[in-house]
Amino acid sequence: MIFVENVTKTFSNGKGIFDVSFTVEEGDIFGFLGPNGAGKSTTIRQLMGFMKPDNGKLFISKYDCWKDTSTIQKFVGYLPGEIALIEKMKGNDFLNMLEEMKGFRGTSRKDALIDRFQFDPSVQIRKMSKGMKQKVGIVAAFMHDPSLYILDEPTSGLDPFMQKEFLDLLGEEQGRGKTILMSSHYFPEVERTCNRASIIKEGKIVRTDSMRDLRSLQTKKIEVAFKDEQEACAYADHYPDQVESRSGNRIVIPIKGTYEAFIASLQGRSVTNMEVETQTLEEVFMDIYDQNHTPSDLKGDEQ
Ligand SMILES: Nc1ncnc2c1ncn2[C@@H]1O[C@H](COP(=O)(O)OP(=O)(O)OP(=O)(O)O)[C@@H](O)[C@H]1O
Repeated sequence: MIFVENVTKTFSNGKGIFDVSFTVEEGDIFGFLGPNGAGKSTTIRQLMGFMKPDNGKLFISKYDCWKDTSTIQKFVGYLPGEIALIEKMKGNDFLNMLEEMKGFRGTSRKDALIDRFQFDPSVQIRKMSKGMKQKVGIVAAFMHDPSLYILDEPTSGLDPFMQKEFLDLLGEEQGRGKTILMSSHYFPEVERTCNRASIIKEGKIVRTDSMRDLRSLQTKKIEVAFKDEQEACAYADHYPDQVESRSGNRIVIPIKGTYEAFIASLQGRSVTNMEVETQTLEEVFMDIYDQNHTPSDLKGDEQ
């Protein structure tokens, strides 16, 4: 449904995105994950036709994102990263104006969304908090029941309760066959919500995979307790490259992929207990980043 092919956009300061390619299939919730300044919004703005790529192509269905901008802007539910609302308008006047502009009337869905996100749309936008403005933006993106959503950091500014409500809504929309591209710099959100993701770093795609495949990159640390210390030492001496550490009768072995060799190595040994600790997906992503330079820009990155 979304095709981004070898797209480069270089700003005068040398920043931008470089040879970015990925595809979002119909029915995906696709995560576009990267730290601040990675190039998420630059890519999304080109998808919405606000910016022309220097090189490469962006298509949504059969529409060219640069040439068919007005068609795309009509049917896509778009939530910008920095919402520009008309400050002197009231929330509901602003939403009504968008309805007029887009040529639709969807009052019941709009009202249900306002109810769900619990805000007073009669307040002047100027007097709204950041979170309230974000809610107006969410209603604006969702009220016309589009088949495709492009959402730039959609949970930013929402409290944890509203973030959950929003992520639940995304799940429901996917259940209704909708396609969603959402950018985020917050790993657990993508892990919980998306079925595929691209990781972008310094303007370049580091990896695109299904969440299932990303999960298969998880290292499991298995702590094995042997009958006694002597048995643990014998094992550690026999498999020095596999054993990460030993303490008394316990050893720790990191495993990625299948367990066959590990299980075979325990044959004939007296094991009294085993515990498995699985890397979080966030740690998997950090490993991927590590393989593509030091993630200095990610350290201390919090939502
Ligand atoms: N109009 C512009 N002129 C010059 N540089 C720009 C412009 N827009 C973006 N950049 C730079 O391009 C890089 C990518 O920015 P972008 O806004 O796409 O990142 P992002 O991943 O969306 O980050 P964030 O999570 O902070 O929103 C950054 O280094 C940014 O400073």
